[in-house]
Amino acid sequence: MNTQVLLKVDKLSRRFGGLIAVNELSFYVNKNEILGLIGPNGAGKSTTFNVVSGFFKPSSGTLNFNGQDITGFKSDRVSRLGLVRTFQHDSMLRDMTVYDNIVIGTFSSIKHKAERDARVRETAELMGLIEVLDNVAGSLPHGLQRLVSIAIAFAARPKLLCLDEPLTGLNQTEVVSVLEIFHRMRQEYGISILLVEHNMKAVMEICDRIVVLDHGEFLATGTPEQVQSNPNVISAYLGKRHEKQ
Ligand SMILES: Nc1ncnc2c1ncn2[C@@H]1O[C@H](COP(=O)(O)OP(=O)(O)OP(=O)(O)O)[C@@H](O)[C@H]1O
Repeated sequence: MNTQVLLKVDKLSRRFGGLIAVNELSFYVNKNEILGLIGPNGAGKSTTFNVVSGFFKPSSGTLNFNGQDITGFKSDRVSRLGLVRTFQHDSMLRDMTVYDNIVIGTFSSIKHKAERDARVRETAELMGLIEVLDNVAGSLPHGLQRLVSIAIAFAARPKLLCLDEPLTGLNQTEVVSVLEIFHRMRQEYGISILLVEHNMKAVMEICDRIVVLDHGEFLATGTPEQVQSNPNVISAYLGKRHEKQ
């Protein structure tokens, strides 16, 4: 396999009873790449995320991560290998401090307290959370709460960070600063990002490549420019393709 490929998804399918949520989907994420996974509502993005991160078993198909077959591995095993995800809804513990939330992300990889402390502070520094480390997470404004959820995942220093709609509810200024953080994660820590996001302007701005899903199936892939001008993608988003059927 090409050594530049970090995650390879091959003919992945996931059924729920009679419904095929993801059908024979193949795509890859390169090392140090930011890949967007987009598609209209119900296209199968979250299901793909859940299967890739080990929360759902695939019905068929294979997953290879960093040269290892991880098909059917559970989420804790997948995350220990360096594939860590966030959730659409904030996944932090609201009654605990920001510090105590971020340190959770270090448990699987760091044993010593001093090293954990250094990791939490470095993570908070990058994410602009250093001033609020002692605050109760649930008391923070929405934008900072989103950052805490991402910080927990990033504190594990994953090889691949899978972000499920991280920009939901953020204002334009917050979006700009979060995108800057994603850039720094990639540049300074060499991590790859798999991004599911409905904010198309942000996706087009930050992604190197994009994979488009529609009705559980692969529709298109390419650079943001290629995808934006692809007639099939335009039709899927505008619904024209389905009106004709
Ligand atoms: N646990 C489940 N049980 C049954 N059907 C499900 C389940 N999860 C998802 N589905 C169905 O699978 C299809 C794909 O859903 P999915 O949530 O993956 O799409 P999505 O692209 O993430 O949508 P959205 O952008 O609205 O979050 C939908 O028809 C959905 O109803």
